[in-house]
Order: sequence, then C-alpha cells, then structure tokens
Amino acid sequence: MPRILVVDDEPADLNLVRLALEKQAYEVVTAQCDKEAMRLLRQRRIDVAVLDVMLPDGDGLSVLKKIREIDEHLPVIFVTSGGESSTAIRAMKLGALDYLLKPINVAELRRVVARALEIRRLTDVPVEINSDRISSDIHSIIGRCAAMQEVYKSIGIVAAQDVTVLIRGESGTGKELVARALYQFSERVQGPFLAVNCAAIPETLLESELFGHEKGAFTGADRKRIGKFEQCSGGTLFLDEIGDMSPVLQSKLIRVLQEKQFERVGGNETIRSDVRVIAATHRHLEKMVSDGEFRADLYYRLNGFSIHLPPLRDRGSDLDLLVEHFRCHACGDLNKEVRMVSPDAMRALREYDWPGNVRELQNVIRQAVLKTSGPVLLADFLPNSVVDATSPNPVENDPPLPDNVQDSADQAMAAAPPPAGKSADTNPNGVAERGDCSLPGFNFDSPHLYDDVIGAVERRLVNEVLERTGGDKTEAARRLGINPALLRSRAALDLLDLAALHDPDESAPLIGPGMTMAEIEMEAIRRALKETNGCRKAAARRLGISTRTMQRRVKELGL
Ligand SMILES: Nc1ncnc2c1ncn2[C@@H]1O[C@H](COP(=O)(O)OP(=O)(O)OP(=O)(O)O)[C@@H](O)[C@H]1O
Repeated sequence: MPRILVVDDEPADLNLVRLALEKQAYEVVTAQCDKEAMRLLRQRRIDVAVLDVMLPDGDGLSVLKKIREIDEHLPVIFVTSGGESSTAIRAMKLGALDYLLKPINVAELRRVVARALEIRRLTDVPVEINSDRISSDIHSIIGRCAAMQEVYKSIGIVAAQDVTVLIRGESGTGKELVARALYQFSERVQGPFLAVNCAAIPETLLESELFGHEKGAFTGADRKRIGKFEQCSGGTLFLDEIGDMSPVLQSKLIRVLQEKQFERVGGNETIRSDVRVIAATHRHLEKMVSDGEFRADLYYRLNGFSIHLPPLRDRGSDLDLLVEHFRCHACGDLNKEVRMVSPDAMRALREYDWPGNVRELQNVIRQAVLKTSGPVLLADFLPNSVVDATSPNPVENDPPLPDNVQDSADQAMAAAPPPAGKSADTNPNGVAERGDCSLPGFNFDSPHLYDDVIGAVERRLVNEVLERTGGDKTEAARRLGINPALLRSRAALDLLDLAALHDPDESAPLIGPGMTMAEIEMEAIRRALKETNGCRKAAARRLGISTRTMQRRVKELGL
C-alpha cells in the first residue's frame, strides 16, 4: 500500500488531508513539525510527502533541501495559504512536484497525490533488462528476439547521450518501460523525471501543464503555475502520445527543443530550461507529416534517434518467456500455485494476434491465473477472444507426443476418417492421399498393439473436438459419443505429461505406448498423491477434479 507522509502544524488541516487520503486506501503517516517529519523519512519508506509550506521549525525551502538529502526523488506536494505561494513556486523550481492552496480541495488533493505516486513508480522502480531469462522483477524488460536485441542495443547507445529520443510502437509494446530504462541509465538519473500524457489532457490545459501560466492568463487561472519544462530543468520529461499534440503546441515544443527557452502562457518573461525529452507514440508520424497534421521539423528533430518496439505477434518465442514471466508474477500477487500452462492453452496463446500487445498478454495471464483452480492453466481459463481466434486444426501445431508415439499417431490420424466439418486432403477423385492402413511406425509384434494405436489417436481426437467446442467438455463428450467423465482422464493425461516434466524423481517414461487410459489416470493420481504427501484433497485440487471423485477413483483403482 502506498505510504504518504502528511506534515502540517494545524491539526484540522492535518486531519482533513489524512482522512481524504486514507479513504483512497493509502497508508498515511503524519507529523506536525519538520523534525518529526525528517525522523519519519529516515525510518520508513515514504512514497509521497504532502507538506505545509510554513512549519514552526522551518519553511518549505529548507525542508525540501533536507528531504533531498534523505530521498532525492521523493515527490513533494506543498500546501500553502495564498500569501505563501511565492515560496511554493520557488519550491517547485527546486523540484517540488506541485502545490495546493488552502482550503484544500479534496478532489484536487487526490488527483495530485495519484499523479505523484505515478511519478514515484516511474523514477524509483528500477527497470532491468533481461534478454534471456525470466526475472523475479515485474519491471524487467523480457525478450530475446532479434528486434528486442536491437532495442537493448539502442538503449545502451543512447541512454547516456543527452539527446532527444523517440520511442515508437503499437500500444502496449513497452514504450513507457523503455523510457524509464533510458532515464535510469542516463547521466540525468539524479535529476527529476516527469511524465505527461499528451492524449489525456485537453489542448489548453496541456499547454499550461507543459509551459505553466501567469495569474489571470485565462479564465480560471487564479494563480501563477510552473509548467513541467520549468519544473524539470536538469531532468528528463517523458512526453507520451506525442502524435496527439496539437500543431500550436508542436511549434512551442520545437522551440524548447531547439533553443531551450519558452514563455509561460500569458507571460512575457522568457524562461530557459535544460530538459531532455523522451517522446513516445503509437501513431504513424510519417503519414501525419504528409497529411499536414504533424510538423515536419518536429518530426525530424524527434526522429533523430528513434527506438522501435516490435508488436508482440512479431516476437516469436519471446511470447513463451513473457507467459512464464507473467504467470510467475500473477501467482505471487494472487497467492496462487499455478505451476504450468497446458499445451492447448500455450497453443492458443501462440496463435492469437495480440492487438493489445504485451499489456493484453499480461492481463490475460493474470485473469487466467485467477480463474485456475488446479496447478495447470488450461485453455478453458483463457478468454473466448483468445481461444476463438485459434485455428480449428490443432494437428500441425500440437506439441509433439512422447517419443515413438508421435509418428504412430500421425499415421493413425491419417488413416482415421476426417472429423466432422473438416475435409481430409483429397485428390480430385475424393480419395484420401495421406497414409494407408498399414500403420507403419507401430510395432506389430507389441503385445499392446491395440492400445498403442488407439492411445496415440485418442489424444489427438479429443484435442480436436475440444477445440471445435471451444473447450466445452460436455459438448465434446456428446460429439465423441463418450461419457463426460472419460474426458477427465484426458485432462489427467495432460497433467501427467506436465507433472513429470517438473518431477525430477520420476524417471519413468510419461506415457508408455502400451498404457491404457485407466493406467494413465492411475499414474496421474499416484504422482499427484506423492507430490502432496498423500493428501487426497490437495491431490484432487492439483488434478482439477473434486475430492469426492478422487476418493472414489482411489478406491476403484485400488491405490
Ligand atoms: N518486454 C517486456 N517485458 C516485460 N513486460 C513488458 C514488456 N513490454 C511491456 N511490458 C509490460 O506491459 C505493460 C504495458 O507496457 P507499457 O505501458 O510500457 O506500454 P506502452 O507501449 O507505453 O503502451 P501505451 O502506448 O498504451 O502507453 C506494462 O505493464 C509493462 O511492464
């Protein structure tokens, strides 16, 4: 829970702020003087400080100086009665984030504190680059495909150079993560880092947000305001969604980038500011330039060094790494023990197009982990949008069956009639071209020939029908003409595959070609019981079956 420090010598104001913030589910610690505030800052992690400008033992500026010695990035919001606003403005120039006038408007307080927490997250949570392994840190950039290697190289080249950088890529590809990495690996890391989303603020407000305004500059401008460019001098400003900035503001921006100077809205004083800009957009700037929507000079200035983030659908097997990364983190966050993703679910995740990119994948995995009751995340727990987009033919993409079963299954499937609604590869005479009935690949001397062939085909067939019913097991069982309970054996089979992969003690082959479904089920139950030290309830949970079914099957199978 974010922790906010509120410092005010007026008990009534202190309480008002405390209550307003506690209602937002923040933890609030309070102090009535500078000395007490410093003690709290040294002892506890504080995310944001809300400080009265005038304290009995110090004014805002001296307090801010002391805070900076303890925590150089702590977002500080000053609270002031009208007469002291010049102190507040000077404090902002020295790096305070914002100031509020008394009497405090609770909605504004909450808005400013929420923004301060966002800045805290952007500046203080380190971004790690993990090209080739899953990281325990959720803020890591994961991925090792060639395009991501290029991204890492670019970050390495440009982070420490004091140049403007443009980060491009579809929504949810990690642009903000890269902006944070650029800041954290830059020479300006001691300086402030502020972020403005140009698409989220109406044009007039955006101008004043970026450049500040003088008192009376427009209706409602009841006091002077310092803009982000002034406030961030010596630091880094992240301008997200820069493609959404209006042409008027684009001109003002190009001047700051070129001349490092600007005027506040409604002001004549020219203000100099040394800010490094990192911009990001998902928009097609070249087209916007040719359509006259984006200034060409700004485009060339920004595009001097650009980093392109590929869409998730072009990152190949990075998807698998990201799935693992998000599964581990969702389990940690939600206190769940989902240990693996089933082959079917993995196939659906690989085939989906991911228009919302990494952000969408992160959300899908989190929701699926939340829904999963056993140790395996099954395709059933994925949203329909993902599963429905999966190709209805799993044959080519299925994960390989164990060892010799693979070839045999292919042969057997080729010999089997095509499932309903799907045509086999046929020649113009309508005669199936694939395979014959000789079933090469099977050992015809095996005492278990029947089980070898049927067992190999059965998984493929059940998979295929489950795909066609969108994971609806009852409907799949009806189409297959079997008892729904039998499908659970198939789930057990998947579990067995996966469990054995993670069980170093189990050296026996996962599914021997001669094993019947009952034997496979028995093996899955045996292993689940072993893993849970014989606890039937926990073993049932792992297998995704009810405890009653587990009791019954243990008895029936004589385990
Ligand atoms: N390569 C990656 N490795 C791990 N997590 C990632 C990666 N890329 C993005 N993420 C995560 O995906 C989410 C979205 O990323 P981010 O906000 O940086 O995207 P964005 O491109 O800035 O999106 P938008 O354009 O919508 O603002 C974040 O939670 C981020 O941590």
